[in-house]
Amino acid sequence: MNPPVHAPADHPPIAKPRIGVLLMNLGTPDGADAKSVKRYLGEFLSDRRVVEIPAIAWQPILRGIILNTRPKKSAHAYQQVWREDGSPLAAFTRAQAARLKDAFGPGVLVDWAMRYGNPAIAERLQAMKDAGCERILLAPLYPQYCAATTATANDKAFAHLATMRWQPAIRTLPPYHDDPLYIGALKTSIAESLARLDFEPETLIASFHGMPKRTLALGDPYHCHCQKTARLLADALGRPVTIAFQSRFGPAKWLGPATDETLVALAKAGTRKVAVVAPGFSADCLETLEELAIRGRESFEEAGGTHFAYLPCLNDEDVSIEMLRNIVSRELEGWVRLP
Ligand SMILES: C=CC1=C(C)c2cc3[nH]c(cc4nc(cc5[nH]c(cc1n2)c(C)c5CCC(=O)O)C(CCC(=O)O)=C4C)c(C)c3C=C
Ligand SMILES: [Fe+2]
Ligand SMILES: [Fe+2]
Repeated sequence: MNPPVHAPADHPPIAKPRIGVLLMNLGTPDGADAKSVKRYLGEFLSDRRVVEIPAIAWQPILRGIILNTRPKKSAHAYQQVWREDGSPLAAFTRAQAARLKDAFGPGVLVDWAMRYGNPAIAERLQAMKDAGCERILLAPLYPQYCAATTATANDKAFAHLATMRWQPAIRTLPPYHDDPLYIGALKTSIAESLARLDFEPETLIASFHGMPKRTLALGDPYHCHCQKTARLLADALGRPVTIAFQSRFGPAKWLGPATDETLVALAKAGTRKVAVVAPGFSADCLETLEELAIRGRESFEEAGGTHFAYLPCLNDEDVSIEMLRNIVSRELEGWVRLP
């Protein structure tokens, strides 16, 4: 970091110009204890993009009821999937950034951040700017656009940019729900996972995170993006894919059919062998490893199913890193001559 030539003595130091790529995911608690989960849920569920109820009505319910009951239950769930290196979602996102570190040449910094919790978007964005990044690609790692995920991650970054005197130029990664690179990566990953099973599933379920149903009528394209991903995936795999939506939250009507109800209905109707994949999650997390792989299996087997397989997300597998490298490279076009 040097002051420019011919600069006055009090000229602030200027870093060598660079480009930044900030991978952003949802966020996760710092620990699997009720206190950490409470802090995380307090931030997450106070986001007006996530719970679209006026704060005056919602905050008393959140602070008075939900944050006094849910953290203990959720902490128990987190403890089932917690790893030595922490939360699975953070571990996989960190690994994705580490594996992409040298993918775009020496002038491009790759980092990661979380919308809720740590590492915070503002902190990592500031670190990128301090390191000289004058152009930054914000990359929310959600294949399907949703206001509650994609938009709020970008909002958080823009809120920090609003505090900067010298703002970097910004691009945002568009949703990639129908990108042949994404569908191809899913196809390869799922085909490999299926080939490793010792049974042939009668049904393959693609389980996406749910959303309140009213968001569809309000113009959120999330539902359509999920439907298109499932259709393209079925075409690519050459087999039917049953779509379902998981992780219902609160009393409102959510997008359906619900994954848990679908598993039970299938078993009751005579299906014995299923595989479940979660294409909307770019990394395994609580919602896949606990809700699908543990509780989903229990529901299916209790209802009479005999064989259940949860197929992992793309995570930091080679096929995933190659997909991310290609998708990000395309967005960096004109900013960088790629190696
Ligand atoms: C992949 C897309 C996601 C959408 C869309 C989404 C919407 C959404 N989620 C909640 C409430 C909760 N989600 C929770 C966990 C969670 N959600 C996603 C992703 C999406 N959420 C991920 C990746 C995770 C896992 C985080 C982790 O640490 O592993 C939770 C917390 C866990 C719990 O207590 O059950 C809640 C709560 C709402 C209300 C919503 C849309 C309106
Ligand atoms: Fe969620
Ligand atoms: Fe739709």
